[in-house]
Amino acid sequence: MHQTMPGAQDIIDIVAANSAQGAPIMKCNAALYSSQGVLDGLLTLFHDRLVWNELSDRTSNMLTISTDVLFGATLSPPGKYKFRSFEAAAAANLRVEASTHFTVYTITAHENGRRPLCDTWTFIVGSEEECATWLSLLRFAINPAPIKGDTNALVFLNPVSGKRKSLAIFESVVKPILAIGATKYTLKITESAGYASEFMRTQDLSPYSAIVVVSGDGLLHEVLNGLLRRPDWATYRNIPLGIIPTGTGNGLARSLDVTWPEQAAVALVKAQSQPIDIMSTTLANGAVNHCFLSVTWGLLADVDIESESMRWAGSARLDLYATVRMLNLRYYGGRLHYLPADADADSSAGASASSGGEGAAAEIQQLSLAETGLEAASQGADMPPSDPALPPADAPARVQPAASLHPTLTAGVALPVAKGSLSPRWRTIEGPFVQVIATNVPWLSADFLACSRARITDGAVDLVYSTAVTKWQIFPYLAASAREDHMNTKGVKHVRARAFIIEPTGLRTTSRSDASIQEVQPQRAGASSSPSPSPRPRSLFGSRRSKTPGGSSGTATPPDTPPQVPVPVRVRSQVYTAYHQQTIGRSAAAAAAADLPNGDAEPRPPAQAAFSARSETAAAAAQSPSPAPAVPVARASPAEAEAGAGECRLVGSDGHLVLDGEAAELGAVKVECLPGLLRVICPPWLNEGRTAHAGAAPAKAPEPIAGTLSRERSMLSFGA
Ligand SMILES: Nc1ncnc2c1ncn2[C@@H]1O[C@H](COP(=O)(O)OP(=O)(O)OP(=O)(O)O)[C@@H](O)[C@H]1O
Repeated sequence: MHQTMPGAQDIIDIVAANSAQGAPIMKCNAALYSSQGVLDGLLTLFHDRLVWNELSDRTSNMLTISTDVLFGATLSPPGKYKFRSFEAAAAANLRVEASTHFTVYTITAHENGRRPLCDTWTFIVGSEEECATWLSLLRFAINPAPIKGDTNALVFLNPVSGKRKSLAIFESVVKPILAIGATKYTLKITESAGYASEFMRTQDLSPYSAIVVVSGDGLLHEVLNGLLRRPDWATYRNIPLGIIPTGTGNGLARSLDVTWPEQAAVALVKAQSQPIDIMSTTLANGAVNHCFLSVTWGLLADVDIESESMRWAGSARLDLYATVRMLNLRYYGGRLHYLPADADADSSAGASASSGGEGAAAEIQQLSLAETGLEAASQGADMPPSDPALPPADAPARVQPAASLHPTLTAGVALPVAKGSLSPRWRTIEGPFVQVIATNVPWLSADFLACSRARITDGAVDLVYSTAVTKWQIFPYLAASAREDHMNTKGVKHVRARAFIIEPTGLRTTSRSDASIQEVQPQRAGASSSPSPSPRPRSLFGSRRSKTPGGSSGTATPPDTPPQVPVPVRVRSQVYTAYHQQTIGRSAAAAAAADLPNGDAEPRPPAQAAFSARSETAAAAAQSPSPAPAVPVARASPAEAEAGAGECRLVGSDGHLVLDGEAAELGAVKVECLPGLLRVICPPWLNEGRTAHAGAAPAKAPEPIAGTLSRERSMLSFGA
């Protein structure tokens, strides 16, 4: 006999009828299968937990399962079932059609970073109808969305992320969890770089309730930029974006406390989300890009850029090269202008911060979070999508909509910044700098804590910078990069900003005194990218930097060499592009472009070609008789290619944007935080502060078992 599952409305009614604070939603006699046999007991479902109490004169065993860690409830065949893997659990229990037995699935707490496991608990109730009601209620407790309506997650999988195990991890871990959690999805395996970006930009997204990547941060960067390039992006801004980490860095996953793919898959089943701030970056040539992790300049940026050729060393490449760079510390001439997010920002910025110019040629508004609509965005996915062109109906007339993709705080600021053009609210820090890290997340990668105070939804970017410190001062900072409070390291300063501008002056030197500020001429947005003459820096590791535009490798510039013409960025980007061709960009486009006559010119990344079979736009472009312009694009970011920023100084394809340390006039970049622009899927056990940071135990620790039951999975302990 097949039991009838209660309808959606029945379930909603039951929950609503018992919605009083603390009242049980359902309660009935239920026996628990255990290693000691079948134990009679009472099972109670509350809003936040499932509790089973043994009915016995001899003992008072109790099992408490937080709904945070509950991710599945299925019928189970009669008998004692315990499963050690997600795969085995899914295979055994999902076949049963009718039973008075049901099994609930929990993910174990992640103690000391250990890999989480699947726990299962099987109960027996009196009738099949009762069993069906329990299942519906439990599934509602896990995620009400599938009960209320249809859901379908779009899953992009990058087969070449990290150690190239994305597909294997998906099959063995993610797929079983999604099956147990009854989460529907559509899987798309990316064919090349740019595939996901092109799909997001051109295809109908209305069938999807979430967009998830099984990859590193790079594929999410593609998804985000593809989405934000749609004319109707605002319609989809509340679709939650998720990441199942299989990449190398995995900075967002670490920041969201889903370090393991199992945790991220459970988060997808539960489908809870929160807003995420997005950084909008604008180069002097007008190219706009968006990122969710960081913008870096100086030490860290150069480590990221220059260690690309050491990919063979795996994630150790950054540590190795950072050590090399720190021992030969460089100083970067330039200015950092920022619009403080906090009223008391000056105190933490130190004495080096000075007020901006007197004039107010650009009208800069320092908007409170409430004014910019962040609070509204935080209300959740129910917020109606806003039209980017229109301010919110109830907003004061002069306030720009928070959802606008167009910078609202820096729109009138031309790059490079003319003296006195910033409003007095801005602060300016004069270089030379050792590094500037602007981060939206605490963790830039799984083991690099850039700023423990950063939050993804605070409407601000955390600027962590060091001016002219010595290598011995900066060393402890990076050495302590995975610990809490390392920000107290001498020489490291921190401010929170709503917007900022980095203006390199073209000097990068190993001598602090040489990295003085060079005045540069203001340049119109969209102007030619040809760099004008400026002094060349001295560089200990300057072979790449000292190449000529002709492409041959040169030698390090001697210290006393007179100023030379600066090196076009196309030469500088060769390392990334070479890496991309060899390791990542295996597309036909890259192969075809290998014959380009100019040895300097690098192929356009395979962004368009990647999706050509599916995209009318790309198909039309392919029929065009004129070959794709041979512009160099560092690391082949599809977004950059689309923006026509071939000579961009801002490079990166993995959520981190890296400013070339040697950039001259065109290197200036303005960055604005767009508060809560999009949403990300996050696990229910995420910190109260809504971002994971070092040393902090989750506020609601995922604790499936409590009371006198043993913590050991599948074992019950009696007595004392
Ligand atoms: N099928 C594919 N073939 C080649 N490259 C791809 C493919 N799919 C995606 N890519 C590109 O691979 C790049 C790197 O991918 P991803 O970020 O997933 O891995 P990762 O670099 O190892 O991890 P992380 O970004 O966390 O360090 C992305 O920029 C993406 O554009």
